[in-house]
Order: sequence, then C-alpha cells, then structure tokens
Amino acid sequence: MTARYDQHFLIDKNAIERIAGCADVKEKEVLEIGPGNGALTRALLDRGAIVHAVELDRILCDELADRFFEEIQKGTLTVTHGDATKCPLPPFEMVVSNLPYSASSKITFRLLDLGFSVAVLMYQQEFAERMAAPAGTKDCGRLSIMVQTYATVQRCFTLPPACFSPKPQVHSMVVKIVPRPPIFGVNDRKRYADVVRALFTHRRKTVRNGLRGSSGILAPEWTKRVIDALPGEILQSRPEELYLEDFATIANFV
Ligand SMILES: C[S@@+](CC[C@H](N)C(=O)[O-])C[C@H]1O[C@@H](n2cnc3c(N)ncnc32)[C@H](O)[C@@H]1O
Repeated sequence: MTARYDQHFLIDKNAIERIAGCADVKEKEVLEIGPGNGALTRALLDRGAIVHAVELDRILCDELADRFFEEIQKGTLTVTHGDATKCPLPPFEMVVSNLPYSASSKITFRLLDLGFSVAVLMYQQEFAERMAAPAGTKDCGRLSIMVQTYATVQRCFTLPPACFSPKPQVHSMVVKIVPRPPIFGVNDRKRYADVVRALFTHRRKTVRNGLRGSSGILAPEWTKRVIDALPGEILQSRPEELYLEDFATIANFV
C-alpha cells in the first residue's frame, strides 16, 4: 500500500507548520493533493484556509471524512476521492501539497495548465533541484523550462527522511512556485510546449537533429522551415545549453 500510493506521512510538527506558513492561505481556496492522514490539512485549516483535498486512497478518504466531520459540515473542507493526475479537480486558487513523488511531474504539468496564484509543493529533493535549475545548465530539463517560462521557482527548505513515517529513502524539498507572464513573449503556448518537449525528448542531440527527429510532435513542414531560418549557434546547441529566449525564438517562428 505504501509503495503503491507513495505514502510517507509528515510527522514533524515544525515541518508541517513551516510548509503551511509558506503562503498566506487565510480565506483562500487551497487545493491539497494527497492529504494522507490530514496533518498538513489540519495546519492549513487552522490558518483559515478553505481546503479542497484530493486523495487517491479510498480508505484514507473515509478516515478523513470521520476526522474532519465538523469542517466538512461547516464547508471549510471538501474531500474528493480521485487520482489528481486526471480526475476533475475542485476549483482552487492556491496549492499546498506534499505530493506523491511518483506522480510529481504529471501533477505539476497539470497544475501549470490549470493555473494558480501560488503553489507550495514538496518534492523529492533531486526533482526539485532539477525543476529550479536555470535554463542553460546541465540539470535543466523539460519541466524546468516549462515551469520557469511561466513562473518563478523558489527553493524554500529541505526536509530529512526523519520528518516522515515511514521514512523515505530520499530527502525532500519544499518549493514555492509563483506564476508570472513569460519574460520572452510566447505567441503560441501549445507550439512552445511542443518545441520544448520535442527537444528534450532527444536531449543529447543538437537542436538541428532534435527538430529533424520530432515528426511525432511538430509538423515536419514547419520544422524544415524553422531549421532553415534559425541561427547556427542555436541549431548546433543541445537543449540544455539553450536559454528561455532561445526556446521562444524557435517556437515563435511562423
Ligand atoms: C507523500 S504522501 C503525503 C501525505 C500527507 N500530505 C502528509 O504530508 O503527511 C502522498 C499522498 O498522496 C496520495 N496519492 C498518491 N498518488 C495520488 C494521486 N495520483 N492523486 C491523489 N493522491 C495521491 C497518497 O495516498 C498519500 O496520501
């Protein structure tokens, strides 16, 4: 059960308070993905949030319904049983969650598509470091580029395995994601996302070869024209060597 659902519950009260305190949640509609046994949920409710919790494990949902009977009656908490990578999500403004690590990527992409004012999310430390890695550095990847195009990513703090029960094998990191308009204009968000995906599908290839091999994602006729038009230094680079501006230059080509 633990492995299947990524269940590592926060037991360190100080850590729980620090996470809940990373954003001003008072009277805000806050989405919590994977509330587990409700430790973070309780801290958010105590700070005046209206919490919408989405949990995959039905048994935990039933336990939450008992534990938080009063809050559910008052309307300050809703508990939805579902898979947050694909189930309909209740309306929300902010997100505060200790995410299931195996679904971190899917859930983050989904949240970025849906939009929010602030997200305070806990990830496996390595994953969070990659997400925060600046464009043009060897650790950056598709997620870093997509998140940093539309938001700022702030590393808040790390937590050791001892803060959880059962203890995970990895350290965790809390990050704060705050959306902002892209610094370099993105004319077509889908085209931009497709370009980033296509290039990082072949991260060892140069941009020229990555674009040539991207026919399942980008229209071959468009890629042929963009290859002819791009400057040599972009075409000869690998995706991890590009800056956000370069991805915009490629994707904005018409
Ligand atoms: C790392 S635990 C965090 C639990 C709790 N928030 C805490 O901090 O103690 C992840 C939680 O996400 C739930 N979960 C796993 N996959 C999920 C999914 N796809 N959608 C929603 N919840 C999921 C697990 O059942 C578990 O309760």
